[in-house]
Formats: sequence, C-alpha cells, structure tokens
Amino acid sequence: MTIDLQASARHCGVDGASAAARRVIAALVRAGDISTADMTDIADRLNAVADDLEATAPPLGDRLVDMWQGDGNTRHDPATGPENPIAPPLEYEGTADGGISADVTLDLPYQGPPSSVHGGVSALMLDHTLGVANGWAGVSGMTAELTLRYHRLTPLFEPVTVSARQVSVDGRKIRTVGAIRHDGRDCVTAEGLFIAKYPPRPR
Ligand SMILES: CCCCCCCC/C=C\CCCCCCCC(=O)SCCNC(=O)CCNC(=O)[C@H](O)C(C)(C)COP(=O)(O)OP(=O)(O)OC[C@H]1O[C@@H](n2cnc3c(N)ncnc32)[C@H](O)[C@@H]1OP(=O)(O)O
Repeated sequence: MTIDLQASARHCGVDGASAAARRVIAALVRAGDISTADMTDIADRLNAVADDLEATAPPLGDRLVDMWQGDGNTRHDPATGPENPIAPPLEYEGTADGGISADVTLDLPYQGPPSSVHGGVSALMLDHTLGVANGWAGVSGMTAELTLRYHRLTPLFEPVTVSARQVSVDGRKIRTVGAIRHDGRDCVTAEGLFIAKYPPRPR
C-alpha cells in the first residue's frame, strides 16, 4: 500500500496559524537586534498568544492520538507537516524513477554556514524524504543508518530539490538513496538503511 504524498494543507485552522508562526520565526531571525521593532512589545504579544494556546490545549494523550490518525504520511512532522511551524514545509510529488521530490526555498531560520543551509537541517530533510520514499514505494521502516556526503554548500534563498527513491528491499532491510540538488548539481547525497518496523501509532 502506498501513501498519500502530500498531507493536504489547509489555509485555515492550525495550518493557517502554523503558516503565520512560520512567518514570525523567519521575520524574527531576519530582524535580530538591529531591527527598529520594539522587541519587548513583540515578546509580550507572542507570549499572550502562547498563553491562549496553552490554556486551551487538549490533554497530550488526545493530541497524540489525533496526530497519528490514519496509516499514511503525517501532518505534524518537522519536515513536511503543514501543522508544524518548524517544517519548511516540503511538498512532495512522485518522480519518473518511482521516487519522490520536493522543491523548497529555505530562509535564515535554517542557516548553517553564511547564506547556506545547516548540515543538520539537510540531514533532517533527507532522513524524512528517504522515509517517505519508502512509504511511497510501499515498504517503509525506521532509519537504522543514514550516511551523508556534503559535496558543496546548499544555498538559502534559492530553490533546491530534495529527492529520494527506494533502491532495494532484502527481508526487513530497506535501502534508499536521496539528494539535495541546486542548479542540477549535488549539494548533499544520502544513503539510508531502514529496517521494516514501526512502533504502533497511538490510538
Ligand atoms: C515517523 C513514523 C511514521 C510512520 C508512518 C509509516 C508510513 C510511511 C509514511 C511516511 C514516512 C515517514 C518518514 C519518517 C522518516 C523519519 C524516520 C525516523 O526518524 S525513524 C527514527 C530514527 N530511528 C530510530 O529511532 C530507530 C531506532 N532503532 C531501532 O528501533 C532498532 O534498532 C531497529 C528497528 C532499527 C532495528 O531493531 P530490530 O530489533 O527490529 O531489528 P534487528 O534484529 O536489530 O535488525 C534487523 C536486521 O537489520 C540489521 N541492522 C539493524 N540496525 C542496523 C544498523 N544500524 N546498521 C546495520 N545493520 C543494522 C541487523 O543486523 C539485522 O540484520 P540480520 O537480519 O541479522 O542480517
């Protein structure tokens, strides 16, 4: 059974609020302390929003069940989740080689070297993309090993393509490869070993 590639993003509800929070995160990192904004006032207003959210949040167990509805891709993960403000978010489509890919432009919250993507962020995007490529191919598992090679800097502010495809399934061992590319050149390549096992979803 393959999975839906895109968690259906909504422009209202928590997706809309998460998109707004994503803007706030990027705007804060762009502003820094050399902005003319009154950061004390901004902190007060953001804390007021957090107070509202915390006062009305469901019990954690209920939210975990809600997050893990269905058997396909998730809506809350830190790579694609439309309801997670720290997700870029990646939006996948299928590719002719049976894999998946997403075009994404990252901004300052994801910076490592100057004007370049942080290596850990690249690792996050590739781990998740290899995992979803497995789901797309029909046999998925948990990451046992992820080997990355950083060939050149991955730029911020310009579109890059994150892609992956499943290469083989040997018993419970799944091998998957992927890359982050810019302007047709590899910035980061990945090889993953996944083991066909998943902890049960909270129900
Ligand atoms: C997020 C969940 C979504 C679910 C949705 C499903 C639908 C798909 C849709 C959407 C995809 C979403 C995409 C998510 C992407 C993110 C993925 C992650 O972040 S996963 C979290 C990080 N990974 C861990 O935390 C694993 C922790 N490790 C473990 O739990 C175990 O070590 C595990 C499961 C990897 C293996 O444990 P054992 O007990 O089941 O199996 P044993 O018997 O140890 O190994 C089986 C075979 O594999 C080899 N093996 C195991 N680990 C190895 C390793 N690190 N290197 C080499 N070989 C290894 C062993 O030597 C053995 O080989 P021999 O059968 O004897 O030939």
